[in-house]
Amino acid sequence: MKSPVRVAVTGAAGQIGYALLFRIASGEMLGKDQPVILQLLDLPHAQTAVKGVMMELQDCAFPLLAGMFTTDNPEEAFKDAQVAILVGSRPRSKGMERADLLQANAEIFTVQGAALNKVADRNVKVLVVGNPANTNAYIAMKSAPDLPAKNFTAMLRLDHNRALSQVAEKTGTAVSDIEKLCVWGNHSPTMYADYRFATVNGQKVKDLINDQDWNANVFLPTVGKRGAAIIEARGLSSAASAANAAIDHIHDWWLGTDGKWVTMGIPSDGAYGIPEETMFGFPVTCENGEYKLVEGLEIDDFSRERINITLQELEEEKAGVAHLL
Ligand SMILES: NC(=O)c1ccc[n+]([C@@H]2O[C@H](COP(=O)([O-])OP(=O)(O)OC[C@H]3O[C@@H](n4cnc5c(N)ncnc54)[C@H](O)[C@@H]3O)[C@@H](O)[C@H]2O)c1
Ligand SMILES: O=C(O)C[C@H](O)C(=O)O
Repeated sequence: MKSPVRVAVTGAAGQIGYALLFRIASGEMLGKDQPVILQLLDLPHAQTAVKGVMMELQDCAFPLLAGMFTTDNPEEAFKDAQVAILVGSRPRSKGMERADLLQANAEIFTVQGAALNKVADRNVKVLVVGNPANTNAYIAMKSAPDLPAKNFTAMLRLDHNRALSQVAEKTGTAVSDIEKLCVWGNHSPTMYADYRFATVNGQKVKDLINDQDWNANVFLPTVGKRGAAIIEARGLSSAASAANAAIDHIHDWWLGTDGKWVTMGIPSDGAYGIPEETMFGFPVTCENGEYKLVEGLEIDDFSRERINITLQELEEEKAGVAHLL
């Protein structure tokens, strides 16, 4: 039996938390032979609700759930954590712009970054889900100077999965057969979902679609505005699909992708003209618990324009929180 992995999850009483915790405990994230200890964080007023979720987790009798606790203290929640999924923050509500969220949530991530810096396992894999996810991940990374910057990532996987499904529908193919798709930039409507390199059963997706008008005017807006469409329809932001993307992100980082491309928000090393440390969605592959940037892709004029738009938005978000760092 492997020794348990400590997984910290913040915002445990929230709707993503509810869709996430049971799947972590059942082994879908780190493998069906990997016990886990859940270290849950939420605000003081949410502790009773988290205890209710823990009662349900207990009632599932998951063989891999080796322990769990809840706390409102980040330094307790992140103690020795090997995986930290930072979900807890204020979600966007109907009519609210993401920029409005920036200030409200930025302070949370300075505190949590500092706590991770102090108490987490030195190899902790951090995934920021709470919006604005890229900038929150950047803030957490900058607030944790003693941890390697590469340990901090932002969730672009939901965008990646949304793009996969749209391409599969358009081409009449199975999502599982599509390879080499990626999403560049910010987890926001400015993201650039890119199928120029994608293949399906060896055929080029670009040739199968062969419709730049669909790309620019249907595909990109559909993927980019999907979060808002879900809020409009549900009255609440996406939760099950977001939890699923978080599972996918950590699963692949932990267990590898067998050479397949996935999208992760990672601190830039300067590649593709993205300034160093910018938390940016890039195509990566994962192996031996590390992600690796897919390098050397050609960036055409249309792509450069789209990448510049999403980069500019990230630079503005970064400038908006500079006084906190
Ligand atoms: N990156 C993505 O793809 C993606 C997708 C969907 C949602 N989101 C974001 O995820 C976040 C959570 O969404 P949700 O629907 O679960 O929201 P929710 O309101 O249902 O739950 C949020 C939880 O976080 C808790 N919380 C707030 N501040 C906290 C803090 N400082 N420490 C610990 N916990 C805290 C709240 O008490 C609540 O229980 C939102 O910011 C949302 O916009 C991101
Ligand atoms: O768009 C939002 O505010 C929610 C989330 O980030 C999403 O993409 O569904």
